[in-house]
Amino acid sequence: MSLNLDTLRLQIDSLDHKLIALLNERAQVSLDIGAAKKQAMDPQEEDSTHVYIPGREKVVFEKVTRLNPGPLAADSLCAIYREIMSASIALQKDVMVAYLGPVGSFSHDASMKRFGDSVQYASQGTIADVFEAVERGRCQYGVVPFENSIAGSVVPTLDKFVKSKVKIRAETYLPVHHYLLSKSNIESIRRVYSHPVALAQCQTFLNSRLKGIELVPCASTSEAAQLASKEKFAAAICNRVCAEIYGLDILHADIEDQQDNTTRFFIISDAWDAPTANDKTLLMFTVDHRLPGALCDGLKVFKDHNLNLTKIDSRPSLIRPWHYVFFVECAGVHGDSEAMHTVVAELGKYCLDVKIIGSYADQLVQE
Ligand SMILES: O=C(O)C(=O)C[C@]1(C(=O)O)C=C[C@@H](O)C=C1
Repeated sequence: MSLNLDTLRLQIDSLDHKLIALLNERAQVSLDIGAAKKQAMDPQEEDSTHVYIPGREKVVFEKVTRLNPGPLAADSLCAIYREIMSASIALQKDVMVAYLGPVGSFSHDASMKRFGDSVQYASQGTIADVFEAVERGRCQYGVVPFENSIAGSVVPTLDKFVKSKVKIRAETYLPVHHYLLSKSNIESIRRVYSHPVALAQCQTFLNSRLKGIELVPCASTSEAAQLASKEKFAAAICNRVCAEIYGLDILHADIEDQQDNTTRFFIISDAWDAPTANDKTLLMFTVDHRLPGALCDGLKVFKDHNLNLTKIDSRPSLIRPWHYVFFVECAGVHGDSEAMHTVVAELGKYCLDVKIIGSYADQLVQE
């Protein structure tokens, strides 16, 4: 069968016609959903209506992947749907997302992956600034790194959760590949800028190729790129996109210690999302260290309720020396559930205080 280009393009034109009509039909329903959400709110609280519903988005992505007959790749279709839902969010409300900047950071990448192109972004200088932007209502959502598969927990984020009232609304996992960028060649480099967690992820490369070179910790990897772009004999360890943004050359690609290097980010806000089919919950508690076995008793509550712990961490309470806050994440349970209410009540018997930091759809299997 001979293929005629003009005829095929006419077919595409006709399909685009239908697609545009359908996309606008969907957008109109989204506007109605936005109106329904506002109606359900007390008029005084309308401003805090949530248009970003990560649990629902997970269901949409799963449905789209399941229904896809091909030849479109599942990733391509999901990317298209990311933008459809991003536009949908923007139609319902002006949404501002705070992230650890400047542009080109991994937090920026994670934010774009979660919110798409149609919302607005506000770059922040530090993780504490991201929390503050959300706490003060300047941004409805914030994106903060929580843990890395090589370097472990991101301490400034844990410490902010101790005092802050913000809640975790969603999680997202980002594969992280580091690049060595500079204006100079590797032999002339005298200083390497990066975020401490990124430096920790590239120990093998640094020890073999840049041994003894000054390592300068920065607030973010993109700030490192910005600094390196202003110095002749400096380099940055950062995201590949920084090469173009900050006019740097790529000296080395994929310098992380492990190729499956991944960072988990949290999307923070003033409220967590409604329950989904598969949620995780992060709690925080302090134990009275004078009571023998207090931590053990606390952890046993989770075992008694058959809850699987997916993370445990501790940090100084910042209230009294040698008092610790424990962070525990458990799978298969939501903060609004009866089971979690019982767990919190039982923990109260052994712990000085208990707080649920957030509940979010489990993204580990899907991403
Ligand atoms: O279902 C909703 O609550 C919507 O607002 C619609 C929609 C969508 O476009 O599918 C948009 C934004 C949300 O984050 C989730 C889904």
